[in-house]
Amino acid sequence: MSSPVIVLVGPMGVGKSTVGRLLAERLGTGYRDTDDDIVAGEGRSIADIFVDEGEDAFRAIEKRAVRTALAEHDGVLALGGGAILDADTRALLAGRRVVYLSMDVEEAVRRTGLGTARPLLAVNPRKQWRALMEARRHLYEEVATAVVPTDGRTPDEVTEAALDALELKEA
Ligand SMILES: Nc1ncnc2c1ncn2[C@@H]1O[C@H](COP(=O)(O)OP(=O)(O)OP(=O)(O)O)[C@@H](O)[C@H]1O
Ligand SMILES: O=C(O)C1=C[C@@H](O)[C@@H](O)[C@H](O)C1
Ligand SMILES: [Mg+2]
Repeated sequence: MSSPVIVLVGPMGVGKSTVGRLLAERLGTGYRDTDDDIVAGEGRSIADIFVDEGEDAFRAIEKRAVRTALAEHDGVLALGGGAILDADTRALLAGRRVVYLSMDVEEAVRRTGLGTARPLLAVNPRKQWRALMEARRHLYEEVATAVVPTDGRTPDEVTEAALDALELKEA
């Protein structure tokens, strides 16, 4: 059974995909993203799953996708922004190298914009983002081995900071 070398968690748009790919390159390994697994497995977008079946159904699909990816993937794995809401998922993360990429609300609005691809931020993104973080910040911190702030840092700088925080050597 495999285990990811790094698991990335954090809110929508914080840079999990961007930094995840850079980390994978630096470590000479693969990158995987549970949101992409869900879209591929379901054959429709995450926004469509939310609209068609609602958030609870999406969370059930996500929980299975995370469990599978944690068991199969040995590279860098990024989880969807809300995956840590599930207590079983948080328990599965115990003892693994988990990096929480963080940012403040203004950076979040800059990075996610006002697009509809992120259903949870579709209406009043600034207020929604604050509310999501109130509910989730402690959960991200609970599962994290290292917290890496991304505000004012380039993706390369974030990557470097994550490798330093985990004391990981490159391939
Ligand atoms: N350190 C950074 N500084 C500035 N912009 C960044 C940084 N990291 C990522 N970005 C930009 O922010 C946006 C979101 O990044 P990315 O898609 O990697 O985030 P994410 O956490 O994977 O988001 P999600 O999975 O919710 O779509 C992209 O436009 C990306 O180019
Ligand atoms: O923060 C969240 O709840 C989400 C984040 C995205 O990665 C997707 O998993 C989905 O849009 C829900
Ligand atoms: Mg992503």
